[in-house]
Amino acid sequence: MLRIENLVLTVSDPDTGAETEILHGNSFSVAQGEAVGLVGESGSGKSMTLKCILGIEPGGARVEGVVDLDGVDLLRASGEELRRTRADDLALIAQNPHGSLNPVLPIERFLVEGMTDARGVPQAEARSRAARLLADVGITDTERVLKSYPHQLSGGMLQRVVIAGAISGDPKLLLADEPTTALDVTTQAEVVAILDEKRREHGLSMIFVTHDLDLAAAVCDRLAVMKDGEILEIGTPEEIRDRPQHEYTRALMDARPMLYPPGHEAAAAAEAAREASAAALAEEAGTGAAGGVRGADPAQQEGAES
Ligand SMILES: Nc1ncnc2c1ncn2[C@@H]1O[C@H](COP(=O)(O)OP(=O)(O)OP(=O)(O)O)[C@@H](O)[C@H]1O
Repeated sequence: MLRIENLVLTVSDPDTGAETEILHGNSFSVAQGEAVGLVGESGSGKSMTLKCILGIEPGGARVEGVVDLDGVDLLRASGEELRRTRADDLALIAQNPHGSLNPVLPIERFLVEGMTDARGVPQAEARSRAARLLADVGITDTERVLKSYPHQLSGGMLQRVVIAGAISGDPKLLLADEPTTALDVTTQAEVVAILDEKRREHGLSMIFVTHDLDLAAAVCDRLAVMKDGEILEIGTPEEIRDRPQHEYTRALMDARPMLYPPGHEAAAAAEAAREASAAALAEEAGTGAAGGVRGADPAQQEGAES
């Protein structure tokens, strides 16, 4: 489905012209319906990899290699083919949902225009489809949310809206870039569970970028461990956990509990988020629905910014 070969990204300093290689010839693939996690510490090149796929790398940068999405080479395709493939087949769920939504337009416009403009769905049908999409991502008071502006809704609610918008386009590949790090811990678990459920339900492929090895292991079929612009190893979560091939991967796992000093509240919060994600995912797997998730956070249903 997606095949990336020898991806090299070189940026140049606008003042001096000095070139720096950011990604050093990475290769990986994502199969139909598969979720691949890009995991690594800050600056390892996870976001830049997504930017190369989306064609939004920094100005003046040079991208080399192959980025092939179902036979379309995104680095060499013509203007129209490239525009259509990126618009129809790719959907980004970024860290901050505010960046994906226009602050002066109600949610309704975001969802409805995505369908009427891009795919010619009639207005009335797009409106009722938008309401169904919101219900589908666990929002109960859909009419109020459709009429709300982004600043009137919580981050968790907005990220659900962005997920609904991404799914409405029926893309081939979801690109999720730390989609829950801007949310509070309880909400993180629910949003990850919704994303995981919807992705599987629609058979979508996904690249999931995160610092959190455990979170990636919970939602991905395979993990690619990145460091300093290089993919060190790729494997199933079990392979990475039980038989890490690289010293860095081992260190990443060993260091995890030591990221915060014992007793630090961030350590407890991170642990709580992981446990809540695992519980929400386990419940989803058990029931085949996100019913538990839906009812789990009344504050989110109110949509109040806390
Ligand atoms: N606009 C830019 N121009 C030049 N270099 C950049 C630019 N943005 C990021 N970089 C560099 O590219 C490298 C990879 O950054 P990237 O944002 O992909 O890392 P990341 O793994 O996503 O980190 P984080 O988890 O903090 O987002 C880093 O060394 C970073 O300094």
